[in-house]
Amino acid sequence: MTRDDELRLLPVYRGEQIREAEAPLIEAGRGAELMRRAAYGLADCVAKILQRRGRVYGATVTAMVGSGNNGADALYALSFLRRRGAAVRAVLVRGCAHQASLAAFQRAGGRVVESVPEPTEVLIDAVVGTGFSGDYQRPQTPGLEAALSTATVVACDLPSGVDADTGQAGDGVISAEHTVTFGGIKQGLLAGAGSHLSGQLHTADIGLGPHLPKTLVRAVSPHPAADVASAGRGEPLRSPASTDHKYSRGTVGIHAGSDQFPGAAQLSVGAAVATGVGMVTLVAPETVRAHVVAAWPETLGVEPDQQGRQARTGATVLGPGLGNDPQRLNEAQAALEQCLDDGSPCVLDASGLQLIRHQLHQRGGLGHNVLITPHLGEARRIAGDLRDQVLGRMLATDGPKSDPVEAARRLSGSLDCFVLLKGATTVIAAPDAEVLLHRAQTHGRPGVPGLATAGTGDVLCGILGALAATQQGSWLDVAAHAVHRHTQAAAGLDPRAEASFGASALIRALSPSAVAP
Ligand SMILES: NC(=O)C1=CN([C@@H]2O[C@H](COP(=O)(O)OP(=O)(O)OC[C@H]3O[C@@H](n4cnc5c(N)ncnc54)[C@H](O)[C@@H]3O)[C@@H](O)[C@H]2O)[C@@H](O)CC1
Ligand SMILES: Nc1ncnc2c1ncn2[C@@H]1O[C@H](COP(=O)(O)OP(=O)(O)O)[C@@H](O)[C@H]1O
Repeated sequence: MTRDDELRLLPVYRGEQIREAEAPLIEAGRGAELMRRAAYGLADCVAKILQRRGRVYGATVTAMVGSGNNGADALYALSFLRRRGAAVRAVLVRGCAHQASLAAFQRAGGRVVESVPEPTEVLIDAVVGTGFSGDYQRPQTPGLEAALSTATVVACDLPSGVDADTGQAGDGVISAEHTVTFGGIKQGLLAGAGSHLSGQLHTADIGLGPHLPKTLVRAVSPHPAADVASAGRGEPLRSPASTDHKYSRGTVGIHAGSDQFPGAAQLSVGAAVATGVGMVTLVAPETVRAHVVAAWPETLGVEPDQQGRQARTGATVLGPGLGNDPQRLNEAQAALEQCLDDGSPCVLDASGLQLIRHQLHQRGGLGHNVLITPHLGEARRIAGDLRDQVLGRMLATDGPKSDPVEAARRLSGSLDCFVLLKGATTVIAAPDAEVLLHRAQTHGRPGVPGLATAGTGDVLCGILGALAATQQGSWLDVAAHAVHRHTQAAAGLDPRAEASFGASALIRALSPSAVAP
């Protein structure tokens, strides 16, 4: 991925939207065809896994099969695999199964078993798909736990027990290494717990395309060969022109750092410099500026009480490491007022999020030039300021109403600004209800755990500021590029996901030529 590359945007659906798209086809008597295509997609993925592990012929594939269509998909998939020589077994978790698929499975030579055989090379989880409701209990099948430590787990449509919309999941859900999802990516595979449990995602085209609704939720994918025909392209990043000078290229002003947290300023400024921008101005007290300018001499330092006399910067970042010093917060408040008046892009992060309360009081909201970047804990505090208990419940990590996608959207609507809700999946929400989901992943697998370290949010702020200063697009595009670049830098530093780096190393990874402090 070069820095000029576009991001692929893949449509993401709620379970109900997929079901509604299927309905006319089922009514037209094409249900079996849908199921056959789904089963073929699942079998194809399993066969490729078996080939990587050794060979398909003679390998044992066992499916945990429920009583609905999800189980039926797996039984048909096993029938395909049987024809390629695999030994296929099915555990009927509910004691019964979709009749036609069970008959096909048995005709093909598959065996119904009471325990998971040893060895099972691939275990297919097909107990329940989009028809899931209520609580999920992991089947107590003999041999299952042993198989989980050796077999590759492939979820059929979605890991059984994951809510297709919110990604909520109970303790019993089996974590998949791969999920083959049918018709379109379900939101629950990228949100909440579902994002960790779904593993590598594969989409099987079952012919729903023309029937799928236009969706406001899309996933940011770095893969040019995204296996979804309906993948769209994000706005590409603009490279500087040969005629640009530092002001036309874009300038960013960063209000960051305090005696308590000088490092946050260093990280944000370093990240902006490494991302590439015409000029970075740091507004901070002398003690902070001295450290930062020593590390990044290209930075212009400005004393906070002189900020009004400086030329306005194109974009402004307010918050990293400001702490609770009332004077610093007042200075940031003045800078925010100016951005709200002139409409220039502004990022509110960390302590800067405390400024929201005042603006709500003054103006009833922020504005579409503002992006707020809370993590879950900060978002809960904002929900408290808004006295919005429904939002508070959506932001609970594992409560029954937990729903990060809707939460970001609701917050964006309430504050009338863009929201970037940070986490392993970052949710970027626009006031018009559009949402982009960015799941942090390494080689297609969920997880860039090294980002869970202090200061990585400050680095993200610097990237956001630099991109906002140099790019023309809406916050949705700019934020998606920034989050992607942040995650790519981390995944590149830590390809084995061992979480063995600190936030300042991310700056080096953003731009190999940047001289890190
Ligand atoms: N509708 C269609 O034509 C298609 C559906 N497809 C598959 O069908 C699935 C949906 O099928 P269904 O609507 O039959 O539903 P599922 O097969 O997902 O689930 C329904 C079954 O799960 C049980 N169940 C529900 N909640 C449960 C819980 N909490 N614990 C344990 N069991 C529970 C129900 O009793 C019912 O037997 C999709 O996920 C997909 O795999 C695909 O075959 C493509 C075509
Ligand atoms: N487990 C994780 N996997 C992927 N990304 C993560 C994970 N934990 C945190 N992050 C990312 O790291 C950054 C942390 O930001 P933040 O919590 O504001 O850190 P700080 O305030 O210490 O700089 C965010 O971009 C977030 O999305």
